[in-house]
Amino acid sequence: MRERLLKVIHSPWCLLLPLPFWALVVGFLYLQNSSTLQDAGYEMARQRGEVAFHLVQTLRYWNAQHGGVYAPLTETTPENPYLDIPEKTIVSPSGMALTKLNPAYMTRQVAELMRGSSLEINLTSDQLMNPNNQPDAWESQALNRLKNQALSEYVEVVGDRFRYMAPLYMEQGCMACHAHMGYQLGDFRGGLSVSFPVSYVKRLTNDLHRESRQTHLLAFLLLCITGSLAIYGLQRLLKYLQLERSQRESIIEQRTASLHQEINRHRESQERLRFLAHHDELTGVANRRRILQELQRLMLQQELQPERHLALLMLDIDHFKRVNDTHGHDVGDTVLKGFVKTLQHELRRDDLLGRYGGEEFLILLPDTQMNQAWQVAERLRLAVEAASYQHDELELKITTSLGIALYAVQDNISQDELINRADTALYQAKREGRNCCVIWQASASD
Ligand SMILES: Nc1nc2c(ncn2[C@@H]2O[C@H](COP(=O)(O)OP(=O)(O)OP(=O)(O)O)[C@@H](O)[C@H]2O)c(=O)[nH]1
Repeated sequence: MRERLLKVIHSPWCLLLPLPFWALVVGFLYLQNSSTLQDAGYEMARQRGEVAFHLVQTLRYWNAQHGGVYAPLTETTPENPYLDIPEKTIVSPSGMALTKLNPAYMTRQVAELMRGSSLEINLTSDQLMNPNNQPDAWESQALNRLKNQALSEYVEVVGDRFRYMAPLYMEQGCMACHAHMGYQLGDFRGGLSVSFPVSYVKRLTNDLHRESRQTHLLAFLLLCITGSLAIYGLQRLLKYLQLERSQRESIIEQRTASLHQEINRHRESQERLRFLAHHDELTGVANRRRILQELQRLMLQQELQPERHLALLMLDIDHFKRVNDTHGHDVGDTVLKGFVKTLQHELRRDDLLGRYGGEEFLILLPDTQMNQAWQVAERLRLAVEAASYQHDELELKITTSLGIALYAVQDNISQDELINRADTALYQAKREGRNCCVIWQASASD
């Protein structure tokens, strides 16, 4: 799992990871921002409608405050047929006919002037005096809502136009003309609607939208670059740490290996020491200490089991000094090792061969009687005589002499005495011309 994660982090594709991540985050923020901008545009449009409404309303109050205003009677400004008041039309001292414009007439004239421009207004009501002020479908619905739900305004986008309507209520100035319709002060009288193209709102927010797009795109690019750089830095750091780790591991491995070598060397030298404590270094057979220990053990064993027999052979190489003197000590060593191998080859598993000292060897033959011991000694002698030992180009032949002593409990002799008997027999064999076997006899020592 950890390896897979590291592989992913080190892949070059990992550098591109910030792209989808920041695309999602920045995209989400951009959409939110766009929605806020759209709301702001809508609010600006609403305020435009509200301002226009208040302007016309203020104009109407001004007119109402004056109880209507007079304007020259012309073709475009005829008498208001819906106005039933005295002095609706008067003549100035200079003879100019003047007709009265009440707030509604004035509003209608202003609306006419604004028709076709980017901002249109319309005065309408659910109880009309002037049928020309008939509300359209949207205005009817708006009037309904304003009246029934007592709304302060009603706003909606209808097709490609933004539409705004606010209510008009009966005020003191209106009563002169409308009291006869049954209205009282504060009653809902109608509404003034304002409309303009939606494109106006879009024009207002387009720049903001473009700026928002550019800002978000820039932020996206900067975040992607920063993110990729951060990942690149992380990759470098991880590589460095991995390198450090592998170097440390290889140092530990090296140290562990050398420690193992040291432990093995130590173990080998300990084994060697343990081996040398009981064996001869040159030939590998039991050393003097071990062979004497074993002889002691067998003699004790025999004391417990007197019916058993033990034979001891002492032997050495004939004229071995000559070998050393003629060919050198190394050749002498080779011959000694070969001599031991020849002997071992002829012995049983229970027999024990040991180096007693110099080129003298002892052989313990447990459970061996006189004639058997003789046979073994002869077999060994003949085997040595038949063998030859190679050292480089040199081939050497040797002979051996053997002394045989038998141990019987009833003799009541010590280990040293037993060894002496074998030594005496060996000495006798040397005297008899070497390359022969001699059994110790009481008379021989005399
Ligand atoms: N190369 C070698 N020679 C050894 C070793 N131990 C003893 N010797 C030699 O064995 C020789 C024994 O000589 P001697 O005691 O005179 O006996 P020998 O020459 O064998 O004559 P005999 O025993 O009378 O036949 C000496 O020259 C010792 O130096 C050894 O470990 N290696």
